[in-house]
Amino acid sequence: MKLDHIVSTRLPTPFGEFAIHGFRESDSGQEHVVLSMGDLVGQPGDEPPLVRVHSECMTGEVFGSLRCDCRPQLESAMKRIAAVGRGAIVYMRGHEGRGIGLVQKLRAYAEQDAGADTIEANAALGLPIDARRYDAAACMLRALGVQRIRLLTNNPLKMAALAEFGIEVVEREASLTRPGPENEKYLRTKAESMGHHDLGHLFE
Ligand SMILES: Nc1nc2c(ncn2[C@@H]2O[C@H](COP(=O)(O)OP(=O)(O)OP(=O)(O)O)[C@@H](O)[C@H]2O)c(=O)[nH]1
Ligand SMILES: [Zn+2]
Repeated sequence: MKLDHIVSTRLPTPFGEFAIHGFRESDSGQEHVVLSMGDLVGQPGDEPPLVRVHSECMTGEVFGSLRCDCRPQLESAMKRIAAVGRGAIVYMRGHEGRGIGLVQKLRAYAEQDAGADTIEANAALGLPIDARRYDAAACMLRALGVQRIRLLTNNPLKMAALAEFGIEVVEREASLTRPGPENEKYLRTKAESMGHHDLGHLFE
């Protein structure tokens, strides 16, 4: 995987001022961004930075869809990083719909409205349950001088994938949001069929 770091500039947000770093994959031309706050490299003895590797979700993040919890997860990660003054959001474009793409995700939503759960919907369309790759995420972190992280996630596959590409996840911190009537089945499927950590507690 070859990926170029094209630019870094300021990104003021309601949660504080981040730096935003623009990257482009050489082969595919796929672009990604990393938001960072504080000194990611740190001093010897500093604890590793808090990192969220976040998959793009237009419906949730742009339009506020209640079918998932991507926007609250993203905002919560930005707030947590701002609160400690140090960390990064690695924002993965091309991960939309767990890698099947935006319009295929909308087709999966239509299947879900006909009764399927998240997994069954993809299967009914002949699509993979999760096609995301994390090599670009690992490359971007390394380009910013980050080798060891505390990862904000409930997804065990994401931790393993980053480790496989050379990023040491020294600790996992849960990324939990309050379930609502529209995303309860989606969160339950992650807890019960996809092995995501901690989500089960939301339904106790
Ligand atoms: N195929 C499909 N993708 C979905 C659906 N709902 C949300 N997504 C996508 O799922 C991605 C978010 O991934 P999740 O599996 O929810 O969470 P995760 O990133 O694996 O795990 P966490 O780090 O714990 O949040 C986004 O790209 C969404 O577009 C759905 O019903 N079907
Ligand atoms: Zn979403």
